[in-house]
Amino acid sequence: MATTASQTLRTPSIRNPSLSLSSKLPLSSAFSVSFRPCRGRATRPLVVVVSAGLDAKPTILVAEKLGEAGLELLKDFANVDCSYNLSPEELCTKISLCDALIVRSGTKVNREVFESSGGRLKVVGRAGVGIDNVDLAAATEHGCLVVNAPTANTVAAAEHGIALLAAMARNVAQADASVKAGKWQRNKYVGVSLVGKTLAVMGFGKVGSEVARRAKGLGMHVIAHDPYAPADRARAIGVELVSFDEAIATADFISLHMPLTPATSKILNDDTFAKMKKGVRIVNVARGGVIDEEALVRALDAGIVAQAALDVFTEEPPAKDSKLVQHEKVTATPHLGASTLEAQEGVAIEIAEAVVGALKGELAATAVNAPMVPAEVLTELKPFVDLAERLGRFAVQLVAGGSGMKTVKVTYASSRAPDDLDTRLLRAMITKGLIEPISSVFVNLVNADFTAKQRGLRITEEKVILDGSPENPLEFIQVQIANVESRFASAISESGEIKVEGRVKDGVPHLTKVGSFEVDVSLEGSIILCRQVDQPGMIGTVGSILGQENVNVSFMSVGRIAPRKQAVMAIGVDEQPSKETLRKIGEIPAVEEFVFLKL
Ligand SMILES: NC(=O)c1ccc[n+]([C@@H]2O[C@H](COP(=O)([O-])OP(=O)(O)OC[C@H]3O[C@@H](n4cnc5c(N)ncnc54)[C@H](O)[C@@H]3O)[C@@H](O)[C@H]2O)c1
Ligand SMILES: O=C(O)[C@H](O)COP(=O)(O)O
Repeated sequence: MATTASQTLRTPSIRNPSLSLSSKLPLSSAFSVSFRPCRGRATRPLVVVVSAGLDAKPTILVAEKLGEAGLELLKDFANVDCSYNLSPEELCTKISLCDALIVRSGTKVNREVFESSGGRLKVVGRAGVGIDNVDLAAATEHGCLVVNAPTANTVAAAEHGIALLAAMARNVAQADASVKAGKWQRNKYVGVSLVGKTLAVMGFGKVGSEVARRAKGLGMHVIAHDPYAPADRARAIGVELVSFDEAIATADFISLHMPLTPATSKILNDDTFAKMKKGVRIVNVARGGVIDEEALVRALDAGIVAQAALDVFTEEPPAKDSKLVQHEKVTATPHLGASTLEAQEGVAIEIAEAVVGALKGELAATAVNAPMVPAEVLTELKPFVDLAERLGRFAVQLVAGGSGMKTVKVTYASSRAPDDLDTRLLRAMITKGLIEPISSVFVNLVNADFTAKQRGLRITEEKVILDGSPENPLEFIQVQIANVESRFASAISESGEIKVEGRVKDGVPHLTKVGSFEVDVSLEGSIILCRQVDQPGMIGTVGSILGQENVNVSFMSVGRIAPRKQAVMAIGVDEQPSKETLRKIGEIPAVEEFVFLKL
């Protein structure tokens, strides 16, 4: 008895937090099955791989200063071009010669950069956490993988947050400037104490939680606001998670640690400053854009905010005459949060490994815009990855011109529980197979879902659970295209969709069903599908026509409804038959329809 579990295509979760940092996802093995030569068009890898000649190395552009250890790793594998302080125009010019680009927060990797790359740019490595300077949508649309280095600078950023907190409370920067100017103003620079004060940590992620831990050590009462953080993680270090309003209304100090997103942009503004305790002090080592900087100047002038310590600014570097930077109650640093020797060495190694891995065809655990598929899952799914693409490629060629293709249903039949079958890679491959033969777009794991959505193609997935041993991850994959006409009417199933089904046999993908007809033909090279009235001599007749033209038959199978009724013959051929040969097959009296398809 089969049971089913359905799901509709959703954007895959971008990161798998369960993967350890050092996890590598070797996709290179998947390539060998996925990209056997297909006739008629060039093939591209599912993920990124450098398609260079034997001695041609990929080129990596390092556009901002990177630690030496990371550069060494890069140089072992690629030609490394370290060109710092490029203008946007210079970057766009250079990028067409580069396979990968590594940046920190100072380089805008916008849509123009991806467009200028002419398809060569395969990986963008962000040597740090924040990816707000990279246009992720444009990267995904161009099939470019974005990786970051999310952990190596966490402690450095937290330490800088604590440094700013203490320096602000004790007027260290202002007093230092005053002493250096020859003054001795002990009364002017009386500070405030931290112990016993309430600190609201806004964003309880990697940096926020490290700041909280350190602030507890300073004797502060720490609360946190983070809509997505688990309360038990906060409780474990003695921090209470509270609402946004409660956090800002009760805090003596507010420390910002959330990413810059549309939801957090200018989250501190005139309205929210008005709800704060008078005399609150604010630290920002996250991103300048989370504060409305003009509103902060007003709040400082009005005495609502007593002081601010800022490492980050909406525009970096800020204008020389910026009222905020020049404000006497503001302590400013030039985005130094990640800038310790230790953090920069760590970040450089982390990003170099991720970029080199991606260029080799692996997916690093820090991919930002691609689904993560663990290595063991990839190894197991390897033969099915090829089947998936070929079934998609086969199915789409059965669609009659002008029918459009809006809805595709994919069924995976397996003896495994639905949760034990990760189908994201298979779905990407089916999408690749469905789209590439009918468009100029190259589809890979990064852009498959985006490309399907952009073309208005809705792909739903269903898992059919079979009785049997769960050793084999999949029994068969079925692809159904709804609401279309077919070039081969027999491919339409009883329920009205184009239906094809395939299995892996001895490691080779096989077509096992077309419409309602059982067939068995290896899914490679070219295939002739032929519907005829089942009668003696048909196989011989078709075979001899092909033989006369020196077309070699690799496989042949016949599926029929009943003896002497209709049958579908599937013939695998090594060479492309001439039009004349195909015409002769079509003229065999018992042949009702036929189609020639190239994989
Ligand atoms: N100044 C620097 O040099 C420096 C260094 C490292 C990190 N950063 C920045 O610090 C920030 C945090 O980095 P991280 O590594 O801790 O990232 P993270 O992803 O580990 O943590 C961010 C946290 O913010 C939370 N969050 C998201 N939306 C929120 C909202 N609306 N309100 C409250 N919390 C919200 C998330 O749930 C997450 O827990 C990022 O903006 C990063 O770019 C700056
Ligand atoms: O997001 C980050 O990692 C920090 O803001 C550090 O940025 P940087 O690499 O430009 O110092």
